[in-house]
Amino acid sequence: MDSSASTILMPPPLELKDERKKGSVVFDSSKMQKQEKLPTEFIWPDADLVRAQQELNEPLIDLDGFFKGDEAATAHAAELIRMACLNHGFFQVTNHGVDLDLIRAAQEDMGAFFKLPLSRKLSVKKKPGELSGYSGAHADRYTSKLPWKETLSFVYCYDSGSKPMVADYFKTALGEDFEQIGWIYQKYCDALKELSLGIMQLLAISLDVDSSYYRKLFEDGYSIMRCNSYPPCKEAGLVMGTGPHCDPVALTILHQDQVKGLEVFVDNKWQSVKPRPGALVVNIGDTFMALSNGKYKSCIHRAVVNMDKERRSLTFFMSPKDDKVVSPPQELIVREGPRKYPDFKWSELLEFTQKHYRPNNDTLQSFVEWRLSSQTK
Ligand SMILES: C=C1C[C@]23C[C@H]1CC[C@H]2[C@]1(C)CCC[C@@](C)(C(=O)O)[C@H]1[C@@H]3C(=O)O
Ligand SMILES: O=C(O)CCC(=O)C(=O)O
Ligand SMILES: [Fe+2]
Repeated sequence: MDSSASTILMPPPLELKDERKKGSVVFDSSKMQKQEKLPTEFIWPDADLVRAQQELNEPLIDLDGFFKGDEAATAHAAELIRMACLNHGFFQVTNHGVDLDLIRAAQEDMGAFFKLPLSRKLSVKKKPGELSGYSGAHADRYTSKLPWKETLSFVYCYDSGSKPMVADYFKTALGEDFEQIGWIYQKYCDALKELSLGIMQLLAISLDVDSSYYRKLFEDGYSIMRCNSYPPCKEAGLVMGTGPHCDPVALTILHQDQVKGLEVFVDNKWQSVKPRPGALVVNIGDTFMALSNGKYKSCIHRAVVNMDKERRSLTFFMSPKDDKVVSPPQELIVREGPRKYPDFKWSELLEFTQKHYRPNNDTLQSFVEWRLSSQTK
């Protein structure tokens, strides 16, 4: 990522005024669960802790007909996507072309990493400004409202061709004993790439624009792939696994285990996303909201924690190449009216979320205003 933006000053996010130091908390999941007193850094404001009382009514979309080129099935899938994206941006897909045994292996193999001793996990600790590596509660990035989770992130480039960059990452970073697992995630990312590009075609069809417009934008893009582990917590009602936010990326494809936890804020209330074995949860992010000129909604969501059971999820965050300009198709502007957001490069929004602003429910608008103020200085 370009470091020049780091010279642009901006008012520090609230937590930076806090006298506590970043990195003063070590999230050792094996010990945290036994701890008598919950460190205050993990306690969230009451306003964030309201529980979900119902399930989201998102569509379950069968992609079989779309992948077989059936026009009626494609039109039906696009219509279901349109209705969901006009409302909350979440839907689930089946017959998505990703082998169910591969999904099961990818979901289960997370345990081999998260069960490692903390010292081994810290040996691949995510460095500031890098996208790959291990993070414990983002304790080196934030000083309050720490998420009750461990994550392992790695990058998958859509145009990496025959170079197995994910398998290489696992073998290089974690050694021979993770080589086989690395190939599971390599194959998983290969499959999710095809699915994500197919969904980009369906999104274009749903917006009645050139069906290849978005697909072309992402063919040389990349994904930030992330394994999430949310350890159980006795005070589950006071902590948050992943706080309320909109994903800054274009599209997120998530697989969750059978422990409920993903919730979406729709019609002024939190609604839980039902785990469906073999289905994949899809949501559009801020970058696609901009690509749809604000017609489709990137929606606030969060992950809550369970008192007794660990919850794990796999998130595939689809992004355009860093220097790609995020701009909606002209035919949408002509038809739907004035631009809602200025053109921007994905690398600028990513840098904003990594160096200057903690993603929340207003990240894109805050980014647009921050960039404008930086340019007028
Ligand atoms: C571009 C990204 C930043 C985050 C990972 C990807 C897409 C989702 C973002 C995130 C998960 C939104 C909630 C806050 C966050 C800090 C987290 O909890 O991990 C975000 C990710 C990040 O900045 O690492
Ligand atoms: O783990 C989950 O269910 C959701 C996590 C999430 O929203 C994210 O990492 O962006
Ligand atoms: Fe998210």
